[in-house]
Amino acid sequence: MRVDIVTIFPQFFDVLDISLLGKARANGIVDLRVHDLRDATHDRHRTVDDTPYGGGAGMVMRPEPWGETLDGILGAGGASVALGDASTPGDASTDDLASTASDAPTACDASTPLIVFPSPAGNVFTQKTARRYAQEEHIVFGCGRYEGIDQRVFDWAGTRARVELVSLGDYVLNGGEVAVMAMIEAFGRLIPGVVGNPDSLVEESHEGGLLEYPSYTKPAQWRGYDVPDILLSGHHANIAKWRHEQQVERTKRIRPDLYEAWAAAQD
Ligand SMILES: N#Cc1c(-c2ccc3ccn(Cc4cccnc4)c3c2)n[nH]c1N
Repeated sequence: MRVDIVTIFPQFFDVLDISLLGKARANGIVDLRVHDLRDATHDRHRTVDDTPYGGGAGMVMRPEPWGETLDGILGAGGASVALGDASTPGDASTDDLASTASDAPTACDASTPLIVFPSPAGNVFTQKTARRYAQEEHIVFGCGRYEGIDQRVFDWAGTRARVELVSLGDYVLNGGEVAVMAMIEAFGRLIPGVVGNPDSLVEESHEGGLLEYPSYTKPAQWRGYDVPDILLSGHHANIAKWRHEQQVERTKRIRPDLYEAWAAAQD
């Protein structure tokens, strides 16, 4: 898998070299490339932003550096344009993915790169999104800053590749970098070969729609707290049953929304 990240803070992603992804990069499983948006500016101050048309507070990211940088990543000719419906079912909601694009056609051929722009106005990123991204051959992440990126970048990019606006959640960040870091960790660990023991991925929170069961390790007694006897019984079938019951109880108590969806899927 190839991953490109466009940002004005390229050093932000240096940490990816020490994480699991660092090993995946070294092993050639992931080809990660970070691009400084300012390298596509041509003025003395390397300007990437300007005042918003129509007035208002803050600054907007200029389209030219984005177009030049994305041209370099996608190739001058860019992906073949398979004009299609701009809306593609999201993972957490049914809003269309390029909802910010006016009516620009969207290259919807799965062989074209996927361009992901973190945005407060995006579809919420979920484990389902992470599983989908882990299957992609080439993802480009566009990290906005200031009050966001000129809308025409999304509109134009949608004619060259599949475009998704994705949000980490309903709170406001200062830019897309933290969101991209979280998304890369979430889907990166699902790529075969990145995590040592793939079995460890199966019973995690959100895999299968339930939260994970509580975990314990030695010592058996600690500050007056004992490990549940069932876990010391060696009876694997009973342990598995208890763990599933814990998952259901926890999900119902902590995330009734997830529990309702899970229960409906059991019928
Ligand atoms: N993913 C995600 C996000 C973001 C986010 C993502 C990209 C940018 C680029 C600029 N800002 C600041 C900004 C602030 C307010 C309005 N518009 C823009 C971003 C916030 N905020 N919250 C999330 N869950």
